[in-house]
Amino acid sequence: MQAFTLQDGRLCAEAVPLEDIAEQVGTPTYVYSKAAIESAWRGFDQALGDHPHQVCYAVKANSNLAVLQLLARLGSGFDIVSGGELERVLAAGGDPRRVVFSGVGKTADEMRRALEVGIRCFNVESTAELSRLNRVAGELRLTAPVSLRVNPDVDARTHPYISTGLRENKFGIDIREAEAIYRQAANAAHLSVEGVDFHIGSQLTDLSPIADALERVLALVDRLAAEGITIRHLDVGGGLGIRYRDETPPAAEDYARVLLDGLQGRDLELLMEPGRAVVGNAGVLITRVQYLKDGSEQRFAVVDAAMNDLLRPSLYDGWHAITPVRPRADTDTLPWDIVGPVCETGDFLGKQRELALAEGDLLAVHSAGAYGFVMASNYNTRPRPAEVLVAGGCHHLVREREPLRALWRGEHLLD
Ligand SMILES: Cc1ncc(COP(=O)(O)O)c(C=O)c1O
Ligand SMILES: N[C@@H](CCCC[NH3+])C(=O)O
Repeated sequence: MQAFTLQDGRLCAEAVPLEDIAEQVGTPTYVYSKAAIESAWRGFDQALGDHPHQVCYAVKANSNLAVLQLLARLGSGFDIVSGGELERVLAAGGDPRRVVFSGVGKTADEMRRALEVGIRCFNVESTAELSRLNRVAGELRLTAPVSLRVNPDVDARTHPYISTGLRENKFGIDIREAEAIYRQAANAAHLSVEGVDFHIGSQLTDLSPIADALERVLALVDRLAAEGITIRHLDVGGGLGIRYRDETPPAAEDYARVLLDGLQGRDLELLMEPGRAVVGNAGVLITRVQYLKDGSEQRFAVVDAAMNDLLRPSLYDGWHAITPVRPRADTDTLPWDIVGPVCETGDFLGKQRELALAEGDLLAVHSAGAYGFVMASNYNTRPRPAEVLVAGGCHHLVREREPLRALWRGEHLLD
């Protein structure tokens, strides 16, 4: 699926040239393709065929309201990790009965709200959380649907900051303790055991750790069944990778095949929580070259986007393709470090990129649809960028650039 294409030397999101968007909305701006998001989501949904399933898009990857709205209209469920994400899903028209709530630190207030709106399931990550949820549900005279997020202790072989399924990670319940905690859940007055879930990490490019985790978790499901504790759904989390540079992540069909084969006929509804794989390659960040610093040692292209707008290169050494929106032939191709205006040496979007550049050129930073805007901050008192959704040959401003005065809203001077 190719969301952004070069036509007559112009990089277009579907039929809309990025230059027009930059002209009208300014830079830096995130641009997403509706068609690309929908096709990626449908890829997961269709890969699971007629096996009972629900794709619960992981809101953390990109929580723009218009993005959530178009997924809700496709019938997507949502994986949330905070009360804020829940409110976004509701504001975008998402169905609370298709929401699963993950995360290690759910507060009593967040639990209350999720119970009141009737979410599908709480993915519980500790015994302390289980007790709190039982108490909060009891106070509301409700029953909380639960799944235990088990930590299967498999190495997802991804960046250590985004690996979550090893015993030393803070996530989930040690699989060796899970049976005892399921017994506790099954006996709790205000909990109803519905499922089991795991999520071993993000940007996975190999299916074998997922197959290993699946096998361990299904063995747990069988042991629980023998004790009379019935698990109705299996939530396999998210984590499927995308191509940033030269990775070859598995296709949704191959992923689904591993899951369906792994079930070996067990009667379990499948839930999945893909984030990056739905939106990652459906977005670019457009930015303009402000200055060229052509030194003897190093060449820097200072652009108007920075680490506060796209943190992945600085935080994980994440590699994103950077291409000129209108390639030029009138200057030499040279190795440039593409850096932002933020006062940090780690503020870069790419290093040693072979590009022919001039001041004022528009660049596209690719694969920026996931963990892009959502990780943006106001560091250096910079407004967060605008967001645009391209749909049906038109572009829609779906989030305005933050006005400067909003940057000190809620702050108070002393008398
Ligand atoms: C519990 C859970 N589900 C789903 C996701 C989505 O992951 P990804 O964007 O890698 O698909 C994450 C983030 O890694 C997560 O922590
Ligand atoms: N923010 C990370 C992914 C985190 C996944 C969340 N559990 C990234 O950009 O790659």
